[in-house]
Amino acid sequence: MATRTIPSRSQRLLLPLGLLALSLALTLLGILARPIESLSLFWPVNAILLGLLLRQPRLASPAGWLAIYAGMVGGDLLSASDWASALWLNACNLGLIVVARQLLLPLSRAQLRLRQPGAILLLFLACAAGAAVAASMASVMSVQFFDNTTLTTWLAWFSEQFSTCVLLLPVLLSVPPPRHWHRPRQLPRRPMPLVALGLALSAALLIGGPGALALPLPALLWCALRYRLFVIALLSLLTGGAAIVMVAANLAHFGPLQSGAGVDALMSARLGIAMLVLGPLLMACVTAANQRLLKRLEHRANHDYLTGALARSALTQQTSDLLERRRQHPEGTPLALLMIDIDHFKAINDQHGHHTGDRVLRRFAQQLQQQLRHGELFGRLGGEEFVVVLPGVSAAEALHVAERLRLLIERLEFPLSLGGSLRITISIGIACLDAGSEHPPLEQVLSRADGALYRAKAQGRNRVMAADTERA
Ligand SMILES: Nc1nc2c(ncn2[C@@H]2O[C@H](COP(=O)(O)OP(=O)(O)OP(=O)(O)O)[C@@H](O)[C@H]2O)c(=O)[nH]1
Repeated sequence: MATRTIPSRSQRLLLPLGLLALSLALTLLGILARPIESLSLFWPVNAILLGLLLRQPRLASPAGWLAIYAGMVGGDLLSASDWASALWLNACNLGLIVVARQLLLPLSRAQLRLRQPGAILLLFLACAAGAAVAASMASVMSVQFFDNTTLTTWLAWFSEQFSTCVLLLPVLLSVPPPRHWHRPRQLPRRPMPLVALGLALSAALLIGGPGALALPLPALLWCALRYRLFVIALLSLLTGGAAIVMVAANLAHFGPLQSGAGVDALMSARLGIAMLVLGPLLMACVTAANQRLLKRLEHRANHDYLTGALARSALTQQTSDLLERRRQHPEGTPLALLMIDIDHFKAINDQHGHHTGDRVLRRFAQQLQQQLRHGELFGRLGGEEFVVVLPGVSAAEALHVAERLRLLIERLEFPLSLGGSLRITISIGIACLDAGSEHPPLEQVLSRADGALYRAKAQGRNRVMAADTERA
């Protein structure tokens, strides 16, 4: 049964306090990015809090909402806003978060982590809807607070809120959990798309004009083919942010910003940038989905569906590869192959049914697999016959390992669905290749192990036989 963590008393107090501090700090950050007498260049508080509430739904308690609103209003008041505008304009900000969150809430966890391409489109729609609501609320009071026409206010709010959400949210939703942060990523190993992106941004700066906004697109698409979604989201944010700053600071000759037409240029650039990043994000998402699918297919093709052990073809291939590597090694390392067969397995099927037989096979394989080290192979040849390949293991060590496996299985209880349990035994035939010894083909190694297994069965089962020495 799924368990729900109930927050402790101190958590119930600390979480809203944390939200209050965060929304206050982010509001002040947005205010710092506000050119005099103008709408802020970036207003990240809405997108960041939206992302946080989507990733941590338990934060969206009544106290949490209140804390967010109080933090926003507090931040605005600290910047010398009056009470009326602070209360109303932050209600607009809250409107965006509420609407976009409501629209995204029905998505599954995988969709919210942007693991399905359709989720990117839904994210864009939710951001657009949230930004439209915030813009509509703000434009109602446009004359009082902005000294602008309703339409100008609406467009300014919508373009800023939509572009900021579209640039920031994918980063927040796709950021890997902290336990994965230590892993080295592909980025440094394949730097060319990143270099291309840097060059494209420089070219955009040099060439200038509205068309320059689209210059980074091919490089971003290339990045999307090579890097993970989170990296693409981050690169899109940086590219989009850089483009917005270029337009706002008129670094790329987009025209004067102070005039009405200038303001329109920034709005238009924001909308264009928001649409521009949709392609790379979608492509990264589709590429990741395809890679996951390929991995699943590969796993299905290479593993036995019932036991999860390597399928016969994959086992043969991987063991042949090990033998080939051994052949190329000047000193030649030892290698042991254990052929394992469950004793009287037919009787289990006959007495307890095929279903119980399947469960026994599954648990047996699970137990065996847990005993193996990295680089050792475990595969199912067919029926109740399995193979373990131990590279670098000598004949004496292989006998020891086989005996340990035999004892483990002999002592194991297999519970029956109708109560009670059963026990099984196994017979093992071993073929060993000593260090620097001959290099027989796989068929010959298998045949030696099979011969030893046959003798183990003939001598009463539940025993280990080695092909070369015939030891038991
Ligand atoms: N439940 C189940 N049974 C299987 C599966 N594959 C093969 N078997 C059964 O495994 C049994 C193997 O029987 P035998 O080859 O006679 O071997 P055994 O009864 O283990 O006897 P020994 O090997 O001589 O000890 C057959 O009854 C097969 O039907 C499977 O995937 N699931």
